[in-house]
Amino acid sequence: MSQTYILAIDQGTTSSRAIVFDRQGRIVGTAQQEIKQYFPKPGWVEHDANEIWETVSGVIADSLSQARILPEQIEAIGITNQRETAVVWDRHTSQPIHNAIVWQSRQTQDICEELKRQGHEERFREKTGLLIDPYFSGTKIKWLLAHVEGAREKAENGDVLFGTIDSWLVWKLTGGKVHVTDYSNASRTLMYNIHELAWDEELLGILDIPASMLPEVRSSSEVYGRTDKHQFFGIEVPIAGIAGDQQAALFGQACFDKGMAKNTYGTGCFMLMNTGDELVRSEHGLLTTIAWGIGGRVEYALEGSVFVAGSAMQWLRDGLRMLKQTADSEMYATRVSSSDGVYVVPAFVGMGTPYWDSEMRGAVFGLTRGTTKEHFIRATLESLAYQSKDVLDVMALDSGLPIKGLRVDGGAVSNDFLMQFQSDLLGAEVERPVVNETTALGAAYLAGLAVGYWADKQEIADGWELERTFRPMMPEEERDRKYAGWKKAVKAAMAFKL
Ligand SMILES: Nc1ncnc2c1ncn2[C@@H]1O[C@H](COP(=O)(O)OP(=O)(O)O)[C@@H](O)[C@H]1O
Ligand SMILES: O=P(O)(O)OC[C@H](O)CO
Repeated sequence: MSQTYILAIDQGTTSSRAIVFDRQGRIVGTAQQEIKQYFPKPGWVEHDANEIWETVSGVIADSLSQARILPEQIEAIGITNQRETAVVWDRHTSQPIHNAIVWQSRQTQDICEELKRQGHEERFREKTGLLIDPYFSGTKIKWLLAHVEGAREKAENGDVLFGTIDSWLVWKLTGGKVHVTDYSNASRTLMYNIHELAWDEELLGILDIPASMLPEVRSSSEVYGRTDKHQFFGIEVPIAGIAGDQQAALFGQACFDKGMAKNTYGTGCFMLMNTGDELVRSEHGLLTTIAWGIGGRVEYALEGSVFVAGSAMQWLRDGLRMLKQTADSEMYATRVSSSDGVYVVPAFVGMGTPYWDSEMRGAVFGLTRGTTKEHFIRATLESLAYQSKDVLDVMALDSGLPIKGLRVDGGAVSNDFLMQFQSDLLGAEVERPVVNETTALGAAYLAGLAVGYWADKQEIADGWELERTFRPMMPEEERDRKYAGWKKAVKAAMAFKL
């Protein structure tokens, strides 16, 4: 029999990707298409769900032809997705009733303020592990039902369905037969009780969302259905894995033991720590979320978010025109031996964990007549590591678990200077894997486990391949002095409000 593969679909905020993996977890084919961003009003972000489906369809075909394999050689499909983004569609026509409302969108700010005024914050936090914030899906659905003509009535009659992007893609791939999501995605909706593992009637009541719209919540690794012949090259392939992208990356990094953590350095940074069976409540602004559910067992994670990370490099490139390409940041940073006391606080949209201050803005401290472009770039790069240390420190505090080193992925981890500085700052090892596409790999693993392509998590953990370990080299005293400077800079930036 010819060799078989697993296809991972990674539907992200800026693009749709499909990647074909072999049994060694190596990439044999890949394709990517950008998706259009709609900004109907300041702070609003929307996507066209039909375009999302078309790009996904397109990259599936392209990835197979790039891999030079036949659709019959795909044993199973795994899906991973930008989380929280909400789609509502007509169950009879499969047409979305409106653009998808993206996780970044602030259009439900007023709804959130009202819910807080009514004193619901603690109830939501206790049951869902989340904060009342426009980030999560629940208030986005409420907004759609209120603003799209006829939507509320259709919802009451059971004619429309809600889904995060994973649900929407499964619905399309199965030709409108299967309406499901997995634990990890459900745990980002603000409607799912992460203790009882059920949609929460009380919260649905508060949000006024009919339960009939909601997908069935299934495990992250099982066969949910098969592709419809008309949607997938005339054949029926099992769709066998689903996870939100940050949880999928945790899985792809084989962070299977309590205390293991990964940090993804993309546009922002998302750090997740596996807390096993334990549902840890944060006292320092972390979210409690479901990592995955497999074989009847759900595992939890603590999550911290940094809003501006790699995008600070894009700012140096596009805004300040200090760089031709973001990768040049490393060359400039290593031309000087330190940032010479300069601190850049890239709070362009406020700051997330652990500060949660949406009104603060960016700031630069410590400039002298001797400050050069090299110092400035180095200080901006260092801000990614400082922010990540802020998150990791509160994770250690909240979880009570010792940090067993940090596994890293995402676009900016190719920057060796940044990785070394991160390790210096944490006083811990930073591990970079061979395969950087850990999100897609995680989805592939989840699907592959369900169909027996991989035997178990142990096989996956054994297959995790280290590319390079960065070990702390900076004297402790120097590290503490630098980090104390960062804390002062953040404090001063917070104090400055016009
Ligand atoms: N060598 C580098 N040094 C620093 N930042 C980098 C480097 N290469 C890419 N980046 C940053 O990484 C980000 C892209 O990473 P990626 O994981 O593709 O992000 P996303 O999935 O959020 O789109 C960009 O913001 C870019 O500025
Ligand atoms: O699409 P990404 O990679 O920016 O990830 C988005 C996150 O899932 C949002 O919570």
